[in-house]
Amino acid sequence: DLASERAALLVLRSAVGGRSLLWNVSQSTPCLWVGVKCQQNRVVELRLPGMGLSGQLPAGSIGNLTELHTLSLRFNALSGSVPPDLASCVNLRNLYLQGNFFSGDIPEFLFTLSNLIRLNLAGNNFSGEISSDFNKLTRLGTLYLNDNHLTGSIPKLNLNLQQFNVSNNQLDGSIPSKLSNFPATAFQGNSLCGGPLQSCPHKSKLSGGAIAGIIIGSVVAFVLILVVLILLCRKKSSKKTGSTDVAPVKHTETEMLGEKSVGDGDSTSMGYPIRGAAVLAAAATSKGSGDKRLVFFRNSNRIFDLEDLLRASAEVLGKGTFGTAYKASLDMEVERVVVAVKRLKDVSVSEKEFREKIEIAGAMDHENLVPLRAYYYSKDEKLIVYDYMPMGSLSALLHGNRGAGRTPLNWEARSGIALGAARGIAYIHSRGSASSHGNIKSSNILLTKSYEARVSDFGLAHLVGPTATPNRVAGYRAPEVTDARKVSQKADVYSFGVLLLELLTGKAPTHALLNEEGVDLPRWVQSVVREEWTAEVFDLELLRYQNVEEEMVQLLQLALDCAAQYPDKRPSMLDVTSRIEELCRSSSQHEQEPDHNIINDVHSVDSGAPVPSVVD
Ligand SMILES: Nc1ncnc2c1ncn2[C@@H]1O[C@H](COP(=O)(O)OP(=O)(O)OP(=O)(O)O)[C@@H](O)[C@H]1O
Repeated sequence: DLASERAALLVLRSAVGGRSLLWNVSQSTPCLWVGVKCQQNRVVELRLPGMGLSGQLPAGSIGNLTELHTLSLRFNALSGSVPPDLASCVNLRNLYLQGNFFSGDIPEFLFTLSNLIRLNLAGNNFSGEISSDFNKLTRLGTLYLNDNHLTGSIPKLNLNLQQFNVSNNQLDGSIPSKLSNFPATAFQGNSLCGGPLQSCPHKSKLSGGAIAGIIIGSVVAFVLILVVLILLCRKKSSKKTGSTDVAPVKHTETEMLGEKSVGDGDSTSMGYPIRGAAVLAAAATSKGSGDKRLVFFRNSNRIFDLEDLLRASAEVLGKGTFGTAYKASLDMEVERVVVAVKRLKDVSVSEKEFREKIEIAGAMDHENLVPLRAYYYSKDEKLIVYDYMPMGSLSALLHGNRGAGRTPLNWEARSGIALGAARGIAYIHSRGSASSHGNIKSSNILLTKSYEARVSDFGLAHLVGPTATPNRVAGYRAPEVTDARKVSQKADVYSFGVLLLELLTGKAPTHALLNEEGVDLPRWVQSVVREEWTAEVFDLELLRYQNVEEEMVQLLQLALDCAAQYPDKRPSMLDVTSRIEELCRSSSQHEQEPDHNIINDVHSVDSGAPVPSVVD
């Protein structure tokens, strides 16, 4: 009953929180104490994050709170082992113990808590192996074991995990296939292989005879394939005159775009296949198009031309939905010019339509858009030249280098990026009711040296065929969009809402959360907010900023409004921009005091009132 639960809480307080838990013990009910939540006169939640609790959890305290469904003791200085009488809390659904000094094996009794949905043991001193008994927790969706001293291999887990992280332990062996959809960051800092990391070395158990058989078989097959290829090539070259076909671009780290190879797709230079040169050389010699020069937009000066691009050294930046992007460095007479060149694939519109549409995109001019400089069109090649953005994309900033050495992205930077991106998209929408971006996502929000956001890739969705829609845009795509070309302003608003959620939670919508049941970021946030205190969804880096809690919740609300299922329910980008402007104004009025001692800060966010209204 409540009286014995009150007594149990007092045992806890005197053991680990004598000075920091300022509970009014003259009150007969514990339900009014900070961090304690009751339902039907029983304690169901105990949340004491960052309360400066230290020492060992005593037996006979939390174990007596048998109706408990959420226990959060994160970011304290608790040590020793987790007391086994916690096994009595059979209703426990959420257990957050991260950021303490708990040690020993991962406690066995945890595997009897069959209602657990979220378990976070990260940032402790747990050692020993990860037990396959985790499979007994059939409801588990979140499992964080990162930043401990765990050893051995990762067992096969047949769970429907939406969040998983074991980075920075001492694990080895291969990543089980069921977990291989999680990003590399979930595993780094171990000696693991397979899945998103480099593949594991093969161990051969074949006999010498079998190996010899395989080698002979392979050689015969290789010779046969070679003969067929030679025959095919002969046939093809006899049909073609002045071929303009281009070999697909391979991801060499550095490629020469040009030099002596113009018009010679097969030559090599510096030991690399000159694939960039092949691309552009083919472009330069191809028939069927009028102008063979780069077409520059508006007031962009013609400071370089196609030949200069051919000569430039180039680096592959990445492969996207619409093609491959390169960084090209051109040594011009006056200065060194660095540009990003996108080689488009799957262009589905006619030359006339392409030129019309790219001119519309090129005419857009706003401080929050990546300037489009020039384009090149031929039958076989379509290139677009942008300003190169040295700080890379928001996606890389948020999800790259999550380990040591990472610069945390504070609230000021995140809200500023949100505002810049919103302004850029609002500008695109202001160009007419049919004007939309069509591919809003964090890798298309690029950053200047001062972390100002610039939207990239606008207008490209209208040029390509429906095939150019890999799954990775799915996390951002509005539910009503079935054909990637039929984009709309309201669909952009949805994608922008997902982008805001990504900024606030630090989670990539395209990876960990998407499981077979299609749990996407908006739905995940809604479910957490509905059940939990809102603070649980925010990126830990943001929780350092206690004095902007109000604004963070407002931005979360706005993000969920944007990601509404029905387009009519979503605000316009103009509304979105003014709401972000408003909350940036109010947060800049608070003095930003990023206290690097998380322990002192987190609790004031987490111990605020629950905010279920966020999803209403
Ligand atoms: N102008 C640029 N300056 C610097 N980096 C860029 C520039 N344009 C693109 N990139 C980076 O190059 C990589 C590939 O970009 P690309 O736009 O081709 O693909 P994507 O953004 O991953 O997907 P999508 O094609 O759907 O937009 C991304 O990491 C992107 O951030």
